[in-house]
Amino acid sequence: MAVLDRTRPPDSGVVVRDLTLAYGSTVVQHELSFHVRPASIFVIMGVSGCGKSTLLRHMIDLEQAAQGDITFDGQRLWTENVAERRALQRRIGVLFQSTALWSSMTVGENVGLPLQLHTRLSAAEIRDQVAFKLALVGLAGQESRMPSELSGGMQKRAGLARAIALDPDYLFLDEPSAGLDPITSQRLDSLIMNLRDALQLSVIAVTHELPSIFTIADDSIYLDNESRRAIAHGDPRALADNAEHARVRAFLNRQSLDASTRAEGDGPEFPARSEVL
Ligand SMILES: Nc1ncnc2c1ncn2[C@@H]1O[C@H](COP(=O)(O)OP(=O)(O)OP(=O)(O)O)[C@@H](O)[C@H]1O
Repeated sequence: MAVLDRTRPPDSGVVVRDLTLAYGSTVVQHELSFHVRPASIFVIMGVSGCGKSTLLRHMIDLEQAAQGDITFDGQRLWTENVAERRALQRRIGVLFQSTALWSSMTVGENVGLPLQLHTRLSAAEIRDQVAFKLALVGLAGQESRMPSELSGGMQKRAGLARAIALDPDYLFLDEPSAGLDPITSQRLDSLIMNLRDALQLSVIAVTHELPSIFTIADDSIYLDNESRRAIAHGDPRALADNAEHARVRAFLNRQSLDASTRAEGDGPEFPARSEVL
């Protein structure tokens, strides 16, 4: 269960506490509290517009909330100590939905860029690191190719290699399987789980792709679009059957709420032919 234990604050992993997300006076989500365990995959799910990307943007420090707090292994993200904040940002890797690879740079240059910008490694050391990270994501020897020469799945892998270039402890994924066919998406899911295990990464993924959710999630939170609150936490496989809220069960069983509450054996509600003509 991911619900925050307020009596014994966990000192490891990512802790989100009473976080309210808003644009101006419009609240997107109220008082979110949850715990991402170290070396686990935590999925943020919910229907379009519920605030998944907004939450992710706050967790990677692109935005700061007026209310609430986020800590990584006990360290506050929104500290006023700039050096501490930068150091923490460096421990966070991000794969954006678009992959955000630079189209004018080779794959190797893309993966090496964070190392060039944020470390004092020599050119040879950077080359070694790039080769190692590309091998980890199944792209060994692809350094000199341009992003446009890669398939969608390979671009995601290259984006992942860049996201882990600085050996982060926390990896954020924004809709990782968006735009991929089911087989490529499945392979990406396996890679994400392998990276969690091999690098002991805490992975936080935003997605509404059910096959991915059921495959990769160790734990999850469901952001509700109507109440603007998190209305379910836990293993999505269990939530699909046992979630208290019908909207969560409907989402995880890919049903419309009407259909999920209709009696078993009822047919779908198509309008009568005469109503359509
Ligand atoms: N920069 C912004 N300014 C004002 N409102 C915004 C801004 N970005 C998002 N919103 C609004 O905040 C709400 C949540 O948006 P968000 O993109 O976080 O949802 P989401 O769950 O990620 O959706 P999707 O799955 O479609 O990407 C939406 O109502 C959206 O219109």
